[in-house]
Amino acid sequence: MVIKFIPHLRVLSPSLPVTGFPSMKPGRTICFNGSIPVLNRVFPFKLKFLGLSPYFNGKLITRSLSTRPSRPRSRASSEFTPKIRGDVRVSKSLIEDEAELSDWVGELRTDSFRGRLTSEDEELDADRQRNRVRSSDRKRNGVSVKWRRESEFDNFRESSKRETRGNFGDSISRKSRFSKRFDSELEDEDSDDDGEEDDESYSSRKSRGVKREKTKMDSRRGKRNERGLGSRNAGSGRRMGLGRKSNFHEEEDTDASEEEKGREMKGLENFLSEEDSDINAAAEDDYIILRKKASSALGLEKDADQTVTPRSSQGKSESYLSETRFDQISISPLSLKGIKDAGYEKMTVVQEATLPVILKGKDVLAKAKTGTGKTVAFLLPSIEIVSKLPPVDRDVKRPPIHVLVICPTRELAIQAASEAKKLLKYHPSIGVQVVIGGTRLALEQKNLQAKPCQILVATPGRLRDHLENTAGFATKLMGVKVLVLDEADRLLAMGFRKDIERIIAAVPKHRQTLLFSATVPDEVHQICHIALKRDHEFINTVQEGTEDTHSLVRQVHMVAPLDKQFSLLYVLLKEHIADDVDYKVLVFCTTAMVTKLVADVLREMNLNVREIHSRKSQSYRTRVSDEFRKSKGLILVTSDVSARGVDYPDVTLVLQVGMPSDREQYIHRLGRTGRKGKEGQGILLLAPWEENFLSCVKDLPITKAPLPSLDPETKKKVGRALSNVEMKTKESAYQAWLGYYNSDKNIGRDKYRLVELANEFSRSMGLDNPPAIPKLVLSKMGLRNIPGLRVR
Ligand SMILES: Nc1ncnc2c1ncn2[C@@H]1O[C@H](COP(=O)(O)OP(=O)(O)OP(=O)(O)O)[C@@H](O)[C@H]1O
Repeated sequence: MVIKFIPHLRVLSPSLPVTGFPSMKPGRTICFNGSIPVLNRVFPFKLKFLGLSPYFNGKLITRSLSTRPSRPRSRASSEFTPKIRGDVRVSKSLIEDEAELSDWVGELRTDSFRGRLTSEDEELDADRQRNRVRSSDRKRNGVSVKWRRESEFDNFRESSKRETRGNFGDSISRKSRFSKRFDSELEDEDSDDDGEEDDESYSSRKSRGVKREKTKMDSRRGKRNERGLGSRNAGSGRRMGLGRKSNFHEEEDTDASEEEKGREMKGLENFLSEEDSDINAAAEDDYIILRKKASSALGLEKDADQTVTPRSSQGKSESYLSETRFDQISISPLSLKGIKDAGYEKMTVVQEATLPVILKGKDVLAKAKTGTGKTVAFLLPSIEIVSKLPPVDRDVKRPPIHVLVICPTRELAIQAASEAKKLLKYHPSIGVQVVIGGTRLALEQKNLQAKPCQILVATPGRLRDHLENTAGFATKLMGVKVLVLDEADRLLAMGFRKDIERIIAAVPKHRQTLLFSATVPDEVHQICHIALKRDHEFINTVQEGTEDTHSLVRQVHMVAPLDKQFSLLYVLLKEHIADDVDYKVLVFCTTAMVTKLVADVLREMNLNVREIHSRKSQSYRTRVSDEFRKSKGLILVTSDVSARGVDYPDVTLVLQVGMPSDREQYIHRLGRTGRKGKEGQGILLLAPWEENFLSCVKDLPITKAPLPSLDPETKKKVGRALSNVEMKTKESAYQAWLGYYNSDKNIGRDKYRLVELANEFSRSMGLDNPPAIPKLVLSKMGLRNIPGLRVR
């Protein structure tokens, strides 16, 4: 039996008294539209968005982009190839585009080391320490939740009020006192709790944990089973992301074409060596309630007998905003100005919950629904921490990087750096830079050398590349005080694990680590010790008993054979477009090459389509991503490079074609709509043999929708479009499709059946004979000599 050491866990109180500021509820307009048959059948309640703040000016962007042919990724272009520098391995056109990107990235920095004003957080911190009431105040409710009545947050805000009245000058000595205490607090932490810890020390720690926690865990397990949580997860281990040794998708953005190529080849081997993870269910029950105000902020209300009822279930929407304004808390005036300029007034629930804990120096694992402001939640305190560090001497040859943010995709890294830039507007001495794959390493090296970079946002592969190839980079990383893993569950999954372990080994042991995601499967609790200290806090803002998805996002699934799916996709899109003139749709496909195929087909059918996936150059991806962000009336066909974190405002529909790789990916893809408390729609289109996937998401409110009828004209139109798509695209899509489903535990198990299904897919593309596949590829996939395959 594997017994996991239990960290401090926290959950926002669903039932403590609601006091304080009047809630700021967004205005809400409900608009029924009965004119469109299919979508209204699918989404009978056509709620329009809650109006919070307009994101864009409503202009229909008609600029067409040049879609350059996708660049084949060669071994030589791999960013994992340490000896070959980026400037050698990119094409001329790409270099030009990269210069554009580099200009943009260059704009992210600030230019001088001047000016430094801080708040007096060290006193505030001491106040919080003194006032903190610990386990004496805890009690349990009916679902095994430990309560902390004394609100840490109340103290924090009380102190903040004093702070904001205080004098922000004379801060240098306070700053250094703060940093000293900050450092020593970190030193006090259990020293073996870091990424360099080996298995042996982890085992011994686990056994210590057993002694301390065993009795509790046994009783928790009982309670957990009683309330139906014993199943651990709605889906099998296969579906839980972390259980997979590797995902066999081209588009998982590891910043390494080498690795991508490897995954294309290795689906089967990886599947065979998949870990069978044993999940310790007990940990989840060790909740500690953080503070009272969250109950209000989370949209919770108490009835007379103290039972908590979510407002959403009372017919109202849940709010992602808390009751607390940024100007009520202790952050530096410079950050406050940046926040104001960014248009943020109230903190979101996750920001309110995590900020005081992070500023106290604790490691944090935070879970909050998609689109609820997690980026600011980790950036703002990180900036505060940097702003309080003593200024670095201009003569220092390799100025330290203080905050390192890791994101799983390039788009997400660019977005996080852009958010940081907004918050840093009035911090002229703090620079942020981004290092991501697909751009010139040499250019990044030059920027790192020449411009301030206290905050670095990176994708894992490129960061490793810098560690191996950029002179002095390792020294700069030794200055890291805060390490952030955004989309932590993804980064800790097998596809990224080696890179992350290498990165953790390269930053100081005595640092603060922040893990954020909208999904925290049980396996993350099991393995987060590689990054987090043992006494880290788990802050969960998803209230007990509610789904990980937003209640205002209507979710349906449809089941249709492959030969109907192109037509169905077209009809569903047409219906949506007719229904909503401001449509903005994301169509998720299983692999990069299938994404290209679907985009080509829809384009041939005169829909306004863009595509984004790992086979496109980074400059193209950045351009398309920016265009989609600003546009209405556009469909973005995408692989999973857009699944996580990307903040496209006002997406009206997320359509997933084919089953996602796991439950988490479904939630993150769906989370591109319904952001910031708005309404959205999600359709999952499955083939009959993919229906098993639904068992992984059975706790989510996904209803089955009837299929819209397909007229012969549509079928003809689709047939014509398919015949216009290049043969090469179909061949690549077929091979990628085969690889994707081969890596699926259920479908890939029966190779004969797999090939039959692949050939059904081939026929759905209008091909009489399946495309031939190179022998080597087939043998890597474990598919040699399977009848129905054509070899070349
Ligand atoms: N306090 C705030 N008030 C209003 N808007 C905010 C606030 N904080 C962040 N936002 C905005 O909310 C949107 C969503 O934020 P963000 O992308 O950080 O969400 P997220 O929780 O990280 O989502 P995901 O799980 O998809 O990564 C962004 O447009 C961001 O600018």
